[in-house]
Amino acid sequence: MADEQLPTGWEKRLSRSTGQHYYLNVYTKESQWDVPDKPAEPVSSSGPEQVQCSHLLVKHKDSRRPSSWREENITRTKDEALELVKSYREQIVQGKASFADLASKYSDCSSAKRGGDLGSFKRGAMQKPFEEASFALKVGELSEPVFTDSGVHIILRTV
Ligand SMILES: O=C(O)CN(Cc1ccccc1)C(=O)c1nc(-c2ccccc2)[nH]c1C(=O)O
Repeated sequence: MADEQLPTGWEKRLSRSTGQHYYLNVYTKESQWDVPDKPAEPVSSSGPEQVQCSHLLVKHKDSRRPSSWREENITRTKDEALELVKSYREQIVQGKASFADLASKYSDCSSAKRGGDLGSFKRGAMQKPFEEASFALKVGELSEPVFTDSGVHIILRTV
């Protein structure tokens, strides 16, 4: 297919490593070898490449490191940690407290000092349950409780 006939949103590129032509989606920067036969999708079908999230972590006695800036020796049970996380989530959902306020007071993660903000991260950076929950969230959405080796979390996707 001659260049001028490419569907909207595609560019023909030459692979330096193979000498073959490939096709670049100018919106998502995703590429493919096959000649495109329809306009490029403006959003990636595989979800965002990175997300920015805040979290509130409540550790328990079986956490991988049952210690934090809040409490040197954490003895609560996993069930007690879950009840706490659910109560914080309820306060946030009911608008009785902000995520950042509760995270800064009650999160057992060092990110508490930043209102729970973890910054942006790509897949592969976090423990798998945390990653899967984070990348499943829409911007502004608050997760249900998430369990990792670190403890019990609620996650807010911010970007
Ligand atoms: O799991 C461990 O062996 C120790 N960790 C890991 C860790 C320790 C310090 C800073 C960041 C991560 C934690 O327990 C931990 N995990 C997190 C965490 C987990 C998931 C997403 C983001 C942070 N924060 C902490 C923390 O103390 O501050």
